[in-house]
Amino acid sequence: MTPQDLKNVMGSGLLSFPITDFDANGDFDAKSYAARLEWLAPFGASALFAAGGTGEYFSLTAGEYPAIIRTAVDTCRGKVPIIAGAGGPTRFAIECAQAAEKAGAHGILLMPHYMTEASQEGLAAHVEAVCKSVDFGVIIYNRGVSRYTPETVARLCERNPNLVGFKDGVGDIEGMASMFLAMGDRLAYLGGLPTAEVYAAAYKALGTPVYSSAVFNFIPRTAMRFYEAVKNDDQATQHQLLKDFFMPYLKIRNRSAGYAVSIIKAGARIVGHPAGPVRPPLADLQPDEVEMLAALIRKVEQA
Ligand SMILES: O=C([O-])C(=O)C[C@H](O)[C@@H](O)C(=O)[O-]
Repeated sequence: MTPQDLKNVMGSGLLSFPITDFDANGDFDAKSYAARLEWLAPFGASALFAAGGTGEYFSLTAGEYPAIIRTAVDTCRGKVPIIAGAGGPTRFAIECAQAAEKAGAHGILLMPHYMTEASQEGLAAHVEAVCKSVDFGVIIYNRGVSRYTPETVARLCERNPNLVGFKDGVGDIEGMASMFLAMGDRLAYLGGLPTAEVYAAAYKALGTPVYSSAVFNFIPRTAMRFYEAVKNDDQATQHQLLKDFFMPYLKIRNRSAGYAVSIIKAGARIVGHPAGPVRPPLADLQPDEVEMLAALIRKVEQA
């Protein structure tokens, strides 16, 4: 897939980030992961991000990463494109990006580097080194310590034709509007804040209607229904689902830092597609929180 094809895919519909399956010992479980992707692939996401944020990229080892991407590519071949997460230190991000390209992924999402603050020059050097290390398309992820100004992104785009996408996980309306108005259709844009549905209508109004859904992992039909409602400006359906599901869901998610990912694994377990525990530093939901989530899922799935 060319970088331009990746950009077109990114602009064409709902995207999602599958969770990564671990067994009882906490090791990657390829069989369970493949079964998950087989289950999710037909629901209509336009691409799936393997080993992304919700896929606990930040907790994976260099040794297990290639197998995760290979499993995703092999399982989804001919069904749905796979974009691989990559990130952390520049050299590690390059190793992952090249392993993903070798495994047949269709592009990468370049997630934040590790820990330290960085200048715009430093960020640009990091992104450029990764872009130049591969031929396929690169999407940068605006989040945490990796926050890009439109000037930095414009410079990067001039020098790196394979930089084709910008995913936002910050939620700064001024920043997103500035980026979109400066870069226009040079990039594809993805709303990717934790629980992106809550921001979807506002991002659409800005001119960036595509987002990624983490809840797609356990309520894929409802996630697609919400996406269609956003696409068609069907506010009644959006508001109903926000009231019935997403707002009470946020109350559970907000009980602990890191629950944006843990709650997705809990949801998958509830609907009969368990992926094992989250890895530290994340923590799994408490039993009463799982009960609350199960009640919410019942409500929305019966509708
Ligand atoms: O890696 C990530 O940031 C994500 O997993 C993005 C999520 O899909 C986010 O958009 C969400 O929680 O809906």
